[in-house]
Amino acid sequence: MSPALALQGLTKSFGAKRAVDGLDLEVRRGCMFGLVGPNGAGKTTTLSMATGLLRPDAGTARVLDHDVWSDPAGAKALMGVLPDGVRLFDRLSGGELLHYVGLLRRVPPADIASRSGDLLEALGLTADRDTLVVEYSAGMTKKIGLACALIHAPRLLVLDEPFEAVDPVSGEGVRSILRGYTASGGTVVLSSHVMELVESLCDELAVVAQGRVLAAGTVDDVRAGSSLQQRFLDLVGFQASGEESLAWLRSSSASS
Ligand SMILES: Nc1ncnc2c1ncn2[C@@H]1O[C@H](COP(=O)(O)OP(=O)(O)OP(=O)(O)O)[C@@H](O)[C@H]1O
Repeated sequence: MSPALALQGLTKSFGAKRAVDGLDLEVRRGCMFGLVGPNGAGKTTTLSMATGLLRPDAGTARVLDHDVWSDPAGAKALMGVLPDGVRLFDRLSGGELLHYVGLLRRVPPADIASRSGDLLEALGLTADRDTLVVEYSAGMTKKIGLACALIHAPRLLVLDEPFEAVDPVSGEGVRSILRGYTASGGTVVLSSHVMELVESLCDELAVVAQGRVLAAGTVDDVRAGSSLQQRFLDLVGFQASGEESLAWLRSSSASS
């Protein structure tokens, strides 16, 4: 059975900066997969190339055996995407936006109505369905973006930082939606900086730095007996700054 997502040799440079450097990754169907890495590691660039938002310089991305770049319509029909810094039609209300995205995704109108109700309820947005998206908080915007990614019942969900700005109660709602989704055969690829979240939610993960995969596998394989946080720091090479660093910031060294 073909994987839900297969990336091979993905490469992207911005000028002299190689953001993604021959990256290979395979995500099996039904998996909750975490992509972690330090700031600037290439996560967003990778996910953008994997979902047809950014053309790679080299390499391929396949979604359930559809090539994202030679068969974009076939691949995109199977995917729900929550991009980083998503720009939504924010002069629509949350309910209108979901309806609009549902129509774009060719969901029958009766299904759009029932699915919208379910999604708004599950994400705690029912009371705000008639509020314009421009008036939503950052967390509410993230949640309506997630609802838009789900409305057509995709087989693969690609989520860039889905928990960023989402409060703990809503976060639990999002986890429960994602767990139910993978339990029924859907596949989730999500990026996050929060190791505890990836450790508790994901089945497998990849640690990326400087556009390359440093480690990949099940959570247990990657953490190798340590905590994921510690393993991540070991892999990306964290070094505590010395005594003299930022000395001027310490109040004890201030003259008044
Ligand atoms: N449009 C762009 N133009 C120029 N450089 C870019 C562009 N997009 C990304 N980069 C560079 O590519 C590298 C990878 O960026 P990317 O946004 O993919 O990292 P990331 O892992 O998602 O980071 P973060 O965790 O901070 O969101 C960075 O060095 C970034 O400065």
